[in-house]
Amino acid sequence: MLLSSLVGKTAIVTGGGTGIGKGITELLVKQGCKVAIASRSLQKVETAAQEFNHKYKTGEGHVIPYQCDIRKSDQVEEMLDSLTSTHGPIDYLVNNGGGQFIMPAEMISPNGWDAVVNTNLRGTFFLTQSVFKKCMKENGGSIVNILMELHGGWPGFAHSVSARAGVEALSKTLAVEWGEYGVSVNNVIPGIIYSDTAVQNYGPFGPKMFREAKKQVPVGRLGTPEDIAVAVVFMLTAPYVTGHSLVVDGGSSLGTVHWWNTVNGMLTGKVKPDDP
Ligand SMILES: CCCCCCCCCCC/C=C/C(=O)SCCNC(=O)CCNC(=O)[C@H](O)C(C)(C)COP(=O)(O)OP(=O)(O)OC[C@H]1O[C@@H](n2cnc3c(N)ncnc32)[C@H](O)[C@@H]1OP(=O)(O)O
Ligand SMILES: NC(=O)C1=CN([C@@H]2O[C@H](COP(=O)(O)OP(=O)(O)OC[C@H]3O[C@@H](n4cnc5c(N)ncnc54)[C@H](OP(=O)(O)O)[C@@H]3O)[C@@H](O)[C@H]2O)C=CC1
Repeated sequence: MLLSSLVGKTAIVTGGGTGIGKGITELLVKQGCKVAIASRSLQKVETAAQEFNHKYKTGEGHVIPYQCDIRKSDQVEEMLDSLTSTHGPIDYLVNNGGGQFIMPAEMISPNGWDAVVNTNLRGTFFLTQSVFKKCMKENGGSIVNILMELHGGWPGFAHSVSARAGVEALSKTLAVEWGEYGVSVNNVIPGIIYSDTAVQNYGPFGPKMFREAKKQVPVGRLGTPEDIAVAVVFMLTAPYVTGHSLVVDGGSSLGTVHWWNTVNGMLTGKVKPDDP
């Protein structure tokens, strides 16, 4: 089924060439959207664009790759000028590009802090501001920011959670400031989402970390980029929902799966009274 509101619309997905962003891009292009995907590596976005433009060549949607580091305002402006002059105003913006490296707070250097905060907070803000000024102030639109779970903090990710908490507050603020222009601003908060690129980012311990994380998920599996994509498309196409955060984590933030495993083990006889 095609969502008629998406056909012919123009979207930007940052980090759209890999992982979660690639899943979002595929769902949008399948629904007939023109999707600009932007990241630092031209090769990553070109490869994904070729794949989707071939796979969906008979549909109305297509993918346009851009080399763009969201921290660099000249690259952001160049991309927006090129995209809008060829494809018209931007209807949807998905701020997905970003991430971090894992490090105890006491060891994060000023450069490391700046690299992560400038990507996830500053880059997100100034791309969003430019899209609003160039397009959405006049034509309306929808913005979705991809965050990470914040309620329990994230040991090892002090720089990134600080930036994401900033974006969460930013989304609520912009939802109010830009509501009168027909612009909605929401957040999607992924749980642990498996993709080759996400796992690789954590080096040799990546596979073990993701395997361990699975034990915390009540639905019994890690999330997929497609799980996030459906939530993003919902947020993009629901203009009366604004200033909200949608958690997509298979129930892991409920935090009670260990308790249930113990209780269930007792009830089914798998856990014995004298087990350590
Ligand atoms: C029961 C257990 C459960 C545990 C479950 C855990 C599961 C894993 C986590 C799940 C959550 C997943 C969240 C995700 O976000 S997955 C996304 C994966 N992808 C990314 O994160 C991509 C991120 N990359 C970037 O955005 C950039 O590369 C980054 C901002 C990180 C860096 O920017 P840049 O490349 O421009 O940086 P520079 O090379 O210029 O370096 C600047 C300073 O930063 C330091 N740095 C950079 N990278 C690293 C690194 N990998 N390790 C350490 N330090 C790094 C660098 O040294 C510079 O600082 P100094 O000048 O002081 O040296
Ligand atoms: N996977 C997970 O479990 C979770 C992921 N997230 C968040 O979801 C988002 C996507 O992550 P995921 O798909 O898992 O991992 P990926 O590593 O596959 O995605 C990160 C993407 O961001 C792009 N990117 C990084 N820095 C920049 C920049 N300065 N300018 C433009 N693009 C940039 C990367 O492309 P390039 O390297 O070419 O620039 C890459 O495509 C990230 O913000 C991540 O932190 C949040 C919670 C959990």
